[in-house]
Amino acid sequence: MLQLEDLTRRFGGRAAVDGVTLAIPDGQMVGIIGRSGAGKSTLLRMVNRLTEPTSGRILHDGTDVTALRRKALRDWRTRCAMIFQGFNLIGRLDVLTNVLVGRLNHRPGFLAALNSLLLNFSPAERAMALDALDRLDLSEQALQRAETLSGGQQQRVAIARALLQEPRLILADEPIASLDPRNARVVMEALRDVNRREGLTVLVNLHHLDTARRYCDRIVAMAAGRVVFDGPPTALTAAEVHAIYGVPEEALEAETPDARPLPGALPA
Ligand SMILES: Nc1ncnc2c1ncn2[C@@H]1O[C@H](COP(=O)(O)OP(=O)(O)OP(=O)(O)O)[C@@H](O)[C@H]1O
Repeated sequence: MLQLEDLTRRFGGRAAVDGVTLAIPDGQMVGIIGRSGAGKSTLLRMVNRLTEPTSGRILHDGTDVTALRRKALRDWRTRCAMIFQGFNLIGRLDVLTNVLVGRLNHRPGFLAALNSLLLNFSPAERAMALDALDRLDLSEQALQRAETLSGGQQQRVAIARALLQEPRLILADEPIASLDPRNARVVMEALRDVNRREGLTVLVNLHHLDTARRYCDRIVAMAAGRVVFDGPPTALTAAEVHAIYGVPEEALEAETPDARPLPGALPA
């Protein structure tokens, strides 16, 4: 269970996140929505302490994450893998090596640096990486340079790399913002699959309301740093959407990932 207690982050005089309290059970897929500047990224980045809270607490299974230092903090960051909008792969390296980079978090700093220079991974680690690529339907691309893949494939490589960290949580900060609808859909399905099969908690920031509705168990909406809605997708009524975004849903950009079946996909 991940608990955020009265979590606040100020930048100068302004609160980017303002007194957020949430309890997230293991294995839940939570979509965080809201207008630009609502505080979604800041909230996510506080969970793995990329951004330090100004006040409040983060607890995971009773451990005070906000108090962790040095090795304990590095271990926590390994346990909550982050996925970014821009994939953050090393374009000139092949896909398999990019995935193996996820293992480096499991080593002490010096060994990680040395091993990354030598790209030195054990057969067991390579098998783990190939397995992750296979699960994300990327086996055929394993030896291709990462920069030659489509955006959707690159984001799936980033998910495979995250899995190599053996995380408990996945924090995905607008993972589909730079993808076309079809690739967005493939990536959201991959995240959902990881959530279901591994029982990993997934917190995902999304601009697209329909995507949050379709893939998430729970939707948390933020406005001006505060939680203004927290519930299942079915409870997100037109009136709620209007209150969150300040405009009716019809006025929001058309943004839904393509609902058509993928080529070769079996009918539902
Ligand atoms: N490092 C920073 N320094 C100063 N202000 C910041 C910093 N990071 C975020 N902010 C401010 O905090 C507020 C919340 O930003 P945040 O990026 O968390 O929102 P968001 O909901 O993720 O927005 P978007 O959907 O556009 O990414 C904004 O007003 C932003 O300008």
